[in-house]
Amino acid sequence: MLDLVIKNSKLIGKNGEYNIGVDEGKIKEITKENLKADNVIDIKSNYLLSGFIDPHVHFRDPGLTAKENFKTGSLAAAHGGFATVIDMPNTLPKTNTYKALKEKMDIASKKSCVNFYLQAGHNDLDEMCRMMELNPISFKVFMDLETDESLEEIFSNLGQLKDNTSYNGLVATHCEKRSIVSEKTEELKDSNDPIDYSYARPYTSEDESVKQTIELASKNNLRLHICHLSSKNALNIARKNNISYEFTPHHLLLDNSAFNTYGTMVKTNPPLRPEDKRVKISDIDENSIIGTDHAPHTLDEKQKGVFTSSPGIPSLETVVSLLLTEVNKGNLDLNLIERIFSTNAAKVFDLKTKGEIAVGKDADFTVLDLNREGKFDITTFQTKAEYSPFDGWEYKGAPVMTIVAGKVVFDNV
Ligand SMILES: NC(=O)N[C@@H](CC(=O)O)C(=O)O
Ligand SMILES: [Zn+2]
Ligand SMILES: [Zn+2]
Repeated sequence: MLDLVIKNSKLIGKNGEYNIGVDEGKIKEITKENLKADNVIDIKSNYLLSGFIDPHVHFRDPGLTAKENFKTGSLAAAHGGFATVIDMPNTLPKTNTYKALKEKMDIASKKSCVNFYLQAGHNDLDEMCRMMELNPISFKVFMDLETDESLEEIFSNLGQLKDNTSYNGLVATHCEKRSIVSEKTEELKDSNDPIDYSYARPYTSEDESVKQTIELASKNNLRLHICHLSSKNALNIARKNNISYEFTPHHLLLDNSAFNTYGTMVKTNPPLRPEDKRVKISDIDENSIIGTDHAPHTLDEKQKGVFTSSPGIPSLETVVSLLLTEVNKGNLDLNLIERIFSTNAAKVFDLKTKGEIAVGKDADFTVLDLNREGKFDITTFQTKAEYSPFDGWEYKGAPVMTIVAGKVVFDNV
């Protein structure tokens, strides 16, 4: 007897309704026939998609848990329709030692209600070899924190790591060129106008950093993935070089004039771009990946000055409804949704058992109700964050159930 059957499911790109048989956390059957199981979930003709994956979250655990932790962050992920998250290494301590990586794995194993993978920070070659015993899903480089010299050494070490261990060579990068950011920030440091933050870290710094990271990755035979791509020019460079990348919802839906409405609440790195320089919903194609860069801070940290407020926007609980609203407006093809939220990230991050509803794959699912209307209310969110530029926005379309390895972690069908 099957553990579970999910019945009356619409599948993207297929006609009619399907019943999905699940056993021991794996998909066993996909059929229009009736199935018997110990548990039956009727999703009432809503859409069943392969469990969404967010490759870019900051759950702040350990060390920064006033902002978020793995329990609140993973509940926010489940509530937002995500079955899997990939967490970033800029916690305290940095996740760039065997000890720190092991500690975070133990914390997440205890607290996370969704699947999690961890990106590692770079370190000297010996320490990175030790970390490989714990199999981080990739290494992360914050280009905005490095000099040209330190970047040469980091990428060379990663290249040697790939030659000498099982490391697959995947490196995710935050692309802003430190020298341009320092120079422009110096010029604007006395400004009290939040929009100047977008000129202190101009789109040219992202364009130059993307070019530089492509050269460094190619020279060291590494596979590059670009985080929170926000500049239109940089997108064209990435596409020309066949480099995978992520879009955040804030860069896709807001331009830097949002600073005039939301002030430092929309301060984030890279910053929101001028309207004519930014990526847009219409730039999403079959290779795009949505990575929210869910980066919560406390209200107090967000309400300091233009250059002293903390950069980062929490987006796990708004991104799916924001993009489904674009589908309902006719600005985004429904057939891209499973690819940009699940399939493409599974491919880039080598999650071979995820990203598709097929026999043998993990029983991770996201259920979407394309007609569910509502208005975002931050006071109902699971994240610790108490701010979002999207608070109060109306939406049409929402995640209504999240299933992880055959277990329901969020149900609002
Ligand atoms: N994106 C941000 O503005 N902030 C991120 C760091 C990062 O992703 O660069 C954070 O961890 O707060
Ligand atoms: Zn970043
Ligand atoms: Zn980030």
